[in-house]
Amino acid sequence: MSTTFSAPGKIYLFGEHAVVYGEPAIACAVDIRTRVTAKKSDTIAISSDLGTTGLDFDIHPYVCSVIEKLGPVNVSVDISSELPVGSGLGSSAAVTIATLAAINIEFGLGYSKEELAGMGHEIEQKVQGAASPTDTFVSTFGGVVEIPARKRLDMLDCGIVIGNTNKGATPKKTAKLIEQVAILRQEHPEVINPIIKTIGSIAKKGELLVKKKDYASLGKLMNVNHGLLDALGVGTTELSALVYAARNAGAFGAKITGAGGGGCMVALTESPQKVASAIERAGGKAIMTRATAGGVLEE
Ligand SMILES: Nc1ncnc2c1ncn2[C@@H]1O[C@H](COP(=O)(O)OP(=O)(O)O)[C@@H](O)[C@H]1O
Ligand SMILES: C[C@@](O)(CCOP(=O)(O)O)CC(=O)O
Ligand SMILES: [Mg+2]
Repeated sequence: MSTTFSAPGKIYLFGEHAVVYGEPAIACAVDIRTRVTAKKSDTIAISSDLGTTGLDFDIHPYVCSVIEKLGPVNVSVDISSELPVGSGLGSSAAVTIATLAAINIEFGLGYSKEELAGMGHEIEQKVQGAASPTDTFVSTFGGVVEIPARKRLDMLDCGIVIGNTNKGATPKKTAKLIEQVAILRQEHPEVINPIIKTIGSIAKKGELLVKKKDYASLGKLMNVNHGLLDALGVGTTELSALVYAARNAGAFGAKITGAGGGGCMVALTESPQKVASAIERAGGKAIMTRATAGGVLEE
C-alpha cells in the first residue's frame, strides 16, 4: 500500500518579500501541482527530478526536513511535479505540504491540515533562514488568500498567464534572495523600509479590488508592485522583458511572482492566448492557468 497527495503551486498578486517583514500579501493557488507518494519502507529513499537519494539534505532539504520533523520514519518518497523548480511558483511549499500530507496518512499520524500548514511554514523557515506562512498556507488550503490574516478571499476568475524566464533556478534560490533583500535593508533601512511598507499598502488595497473583481485596478497595482520589487533588487532584465511584453499585449497588469532573481512573472488578462504568445515571442515559456480552490488533495 502507499499514499499519494498533491499540492498546488501559487502566484503572488502582491506582497512577496514584504510579507517576510510582516506586511500583508495576497497569493493565489494555481492548478499546477506537485504529487508525492509515500510508502512504508525499511529504509529512507527519496526520488524526484533532482535525483534519487537517502536522507540527503543537500539535494532534498525540504523533503528531508519533513521526514525528520515527522519521525524520522523509514519511508520511500516518490515525487513528480508540473511546477518548475526554483521559479517563484512555490514548488518548495508544494513539495513540503504534499510530502507532509502523504506521510501523515501513510503512517496514521493524525495531524490536521492546520497543523500540516504550520509544520510546512516551520520547515521553509528552517531551510530558507526566513519565510512567511504564505506559500505553505496557500498550498495547503488553495484559493486566494490574504496573509498574515490567513483570510480566504473571493476567487479570481480572469485569465492567469505565467511567464518563465527559465533562468535563475538555483538550489535554495529563495533563501539567497531573501538574504539579499535583508542585507540591502540593513544597509539602507530609511530607504528600504518605506518600500516594504508601500508594498504592504498595495496588498491592503488589493483585497477590496479582488472582491469587486476590478481587474483593471488590480493590474495597475501589480505594475506598481513590480517596480518596487525591482527597487528591492530582485528583478532581472529577462523578467522585465516578459512583464512589458505581457502589458503591451493588453494584460491588466504583470509583475514578478515569488522570490525573483529569474524564475517567473505573472499577468492577469482577459486574453490569455494573446498574452501567452507575446511572452513566448519575448523569449519566455508561457503557462496559461487558472486560480484553483483546491489545496492539498489525496489522489
Ligand atoms: N519536484 C521537486 N522534487 C524535489 N524537490 C523539490 C521539487 N520542487 C521543489 N523542490 C525543492 O524546493 C527547492 C526550490 O524551492 P525555492 O528555491 O523556494 O523555489 P520555488 O519555491 O520558487 O520553486 C528545490 O531546490 C528543492 O529543494
Ligand atoms: C520571497 C517570499 O516572500 C516568497 C518566495 O516564493 P518562492 O519560494 O520563490 O515561490 C518568501 C516567503 O514569503 O516565504
Ligand atoms: Mg519556495
